[in-house]
Amino acid sequence: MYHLAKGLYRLATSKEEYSVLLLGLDNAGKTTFHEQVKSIFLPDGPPPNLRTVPTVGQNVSTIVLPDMYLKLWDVGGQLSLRRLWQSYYASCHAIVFILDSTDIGDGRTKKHRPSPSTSTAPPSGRLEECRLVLEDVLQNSEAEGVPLLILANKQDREDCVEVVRIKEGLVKRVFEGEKAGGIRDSRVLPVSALTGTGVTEAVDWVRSRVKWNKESRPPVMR
Ligand SMILES: Nc1nc2c(ncn2[C@@H]2O[C@H](COP(=O)(O)OP(=O)(O)OP(=O)(O)O)[C@@H](O)[C@H]2O)c(=O)[nH]1
Ligand SMILES: [Mg+2]
Repeated sequence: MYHLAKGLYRLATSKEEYSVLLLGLDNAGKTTFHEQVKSIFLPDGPPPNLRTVPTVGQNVSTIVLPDMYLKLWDVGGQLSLRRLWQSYYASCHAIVFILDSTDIGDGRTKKHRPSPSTSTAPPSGRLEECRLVLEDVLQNSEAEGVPLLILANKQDREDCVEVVRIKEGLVKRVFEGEKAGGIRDSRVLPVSALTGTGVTEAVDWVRSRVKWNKESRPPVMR
């Protein structure tokens, strides 16, 4: 009887927990985004630490939403650390890929840019690196079908590339290519992790998509 009552109590009080993996090149703004999410959704916590340092290892936190816990995994984006990402794929329920919209040239990949003689476009910044890294994530079989949110970060800066350009020049190309890795829910949103603009919308999107995908990737009960 005790065990039954205990079981019922746990069932009534437990919540689904989903893991969200924050990925992107170094300096993209993952830790800043993580800090803003915590400050918005954990209001009793300390103020956000927006003076970040490059992440070596991981920062983890769990935010409480009305219908779930969202566990955020913020990992380092430096080249030497990216090989560690794959160890998180099997247990994540969504991937948030953050890119620096001020470090991708005009937002178009080489193939889609006019030839240098006719173009006044700036060099492509880290766009090609971003494309290769994103393709690599999507190609990994352990990340198959995981909802993907791409955040065009640093939209507060005047030199940022607009989200529509990023969609056309980078995201569409990745998804149309052979390396897209099958069907998945995806979206591109503009954000400023520094000011917090767009951060709530990003969390809302993740919240709804992990629920839709819960039969493929069931949550952990906590
Ligand atoms: N203007 C502006 N700067 C930002 C924004 N987001 C992050 N930054 C700055 O970009 C730099 C890198 O931010 P981080 O959040 O540490 O980047 P990261 O992706 O965690 O980097 P790694 O841990 O090395 O992978 C910091 O100087 C941030 O203040 C943004 O939305 N706007
Ligand atoms: Mg970081």
